[in-house]
Amino acid sequence: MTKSENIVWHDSKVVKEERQKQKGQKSAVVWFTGLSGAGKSTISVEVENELYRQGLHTFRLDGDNVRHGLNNNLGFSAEDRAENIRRVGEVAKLMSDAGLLTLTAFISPYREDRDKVREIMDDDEFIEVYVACDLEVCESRDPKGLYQKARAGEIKGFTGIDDPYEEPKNPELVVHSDQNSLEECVQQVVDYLRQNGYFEA
Ligand SMILES: Nc1ncnc2c1ncn2[C@@H]1O[C@H](COP(=O)(O)OS(=O)(=O)O)[C@@H](OP(=O)(O)O)[C@H]1O
Ligand SMILES: Nc1ncnc2c1ncn2[C@@H]1O[C@H](COP(=O)(O)OP(=O)(O)O)[C@@H](O)[C@H]1O
Repeated sequence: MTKSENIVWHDSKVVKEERQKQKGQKSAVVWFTGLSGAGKSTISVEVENELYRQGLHTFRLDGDNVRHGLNNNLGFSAEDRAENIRRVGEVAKLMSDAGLLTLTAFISPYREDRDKVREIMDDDEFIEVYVACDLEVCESRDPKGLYQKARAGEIKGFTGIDDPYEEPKNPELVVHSDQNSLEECVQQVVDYLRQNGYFEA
């Protein structure tokens, strides 16, 4: 729902299909979701690097980074997380409209919020990648020391500890970062994109 009235869509002469053709790829939003420490950032960085080195046009949006700027007025309540994901979904859609292979790394713990992002995209444009990892493993990794703080009660409402994470029901892809190496997880994502025609090798 938009608050403003009397606004009319203005089309460009250059259409999305032309932008994709110019870049030699099919644009998409590769949406990584999973617990903190599951590996969303690490895997998405490596996937982007691999795609870029193959001459593809990419961009990456990451929770920690976006919360420093665009979403620096949002916290971690369910409402703020929903707004975080809504805005990121809209930005990712714009990037995909621009013809880019866009990768996002957000916990995005609520199924409804992720599904709303899927709904604003074209068919095959939204690729949900569940980075599955046991909470115990995430906690033992604790790359930022946040689980320790959450267990000590210094962070309230931490996902997986005292805040929910709703697993995707029908993601396009699941990578198990607690069973497979980083290289294997990255390869799975790159293979999915190639095999589904987002780019040609
Ligand atoms: N309460 C709480 N719960 C979860 N995460 C927290 C919290 N407070 C701070 N952080 C840090 O913020 C990162 C998650 O931001 P996101 O924008 O991805 O979260 S969300 O999608 O809106 O749920 C998350 O980053 P990742 O560890 O990379 O997932 C944490 O570093
Ligand atoms: N198979 C794997 N895939 C991704 N990360 C892994 C894997 N195995 C171990 N790790 C480590 O787990 C941590 C994941 O942290 P990070 O990428 O910040 O997670 P997230 O973005 O989901 O919070 C990193 O320290 C990374 O080196």
